[in-house]
Amino acid sequence: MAPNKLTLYNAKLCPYAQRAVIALKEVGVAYEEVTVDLLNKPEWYAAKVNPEGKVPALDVDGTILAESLVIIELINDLYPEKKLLPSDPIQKAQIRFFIEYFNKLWTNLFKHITGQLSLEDYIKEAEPVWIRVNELLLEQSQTGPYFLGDQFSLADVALAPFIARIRAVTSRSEAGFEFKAVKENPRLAQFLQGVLDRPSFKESYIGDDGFFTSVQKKFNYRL
Ligand SMILES: N[C@@H](CCC(=O)N[C@@H](CS)C(=O)NCC(=O)O)C(=O)O
Repeated sequence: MAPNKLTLYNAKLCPYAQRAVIALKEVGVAYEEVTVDLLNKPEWYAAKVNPEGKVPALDVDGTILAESLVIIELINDLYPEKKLLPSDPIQKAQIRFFIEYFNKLWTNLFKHITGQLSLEDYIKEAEPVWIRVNELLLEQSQTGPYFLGDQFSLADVALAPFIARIRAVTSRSEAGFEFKAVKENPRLAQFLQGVLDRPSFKESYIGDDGFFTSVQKKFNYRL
């Protein structure tokens, strides 16, 4: 049964928390939002909400859940009519695998942001990963824009916040992503643009400038 009250603990700068916002917007449910200032985190947050001190957390009628991937699957399970996850077990597993695989592109970007990897090396290491991402997209559907084709799913929900931040760091011009693999593979390029054009993503993104300001403050990152 659908819950009476949902409260999301959110920080706009956090890509994991943005996953939860996108999923909530996609199912179209009303929810309350509590903003947690991660640069000056209040003590009550770990004590009362999430002992790990991380966002997102979702309070569902008094039960609090953490971890973005757990939360977005829960949102799908609470509102299954929106079909953010297909019913086919294989396709569900493929979505989970795609999200897991894509993580390489984010963990390395994080290394770059925290000064452990140059932008040049990041781009070099990312190229073969993008090639595999393109293969996984084509295996799933020859046409886009989304992972499943024209059906928006948790694969797109989970990756959109990270795709945006990768684009912010690696786009040097109007031409967009500085990856050869993206320029040469239309299905991949269409997927990346498709998730970034989705209204639920656009309405919840902090914006490139906001993202740069937050990583500058937190990690002293300079482009
Ligand atoms: N695995 C977690 C990661 C969440 C996470 O790392 N959140 C960060 C912000 S992006 C956080 O709250 N960090 C605690 C802090 O900055 O104090 C998830 O998927 O929800």
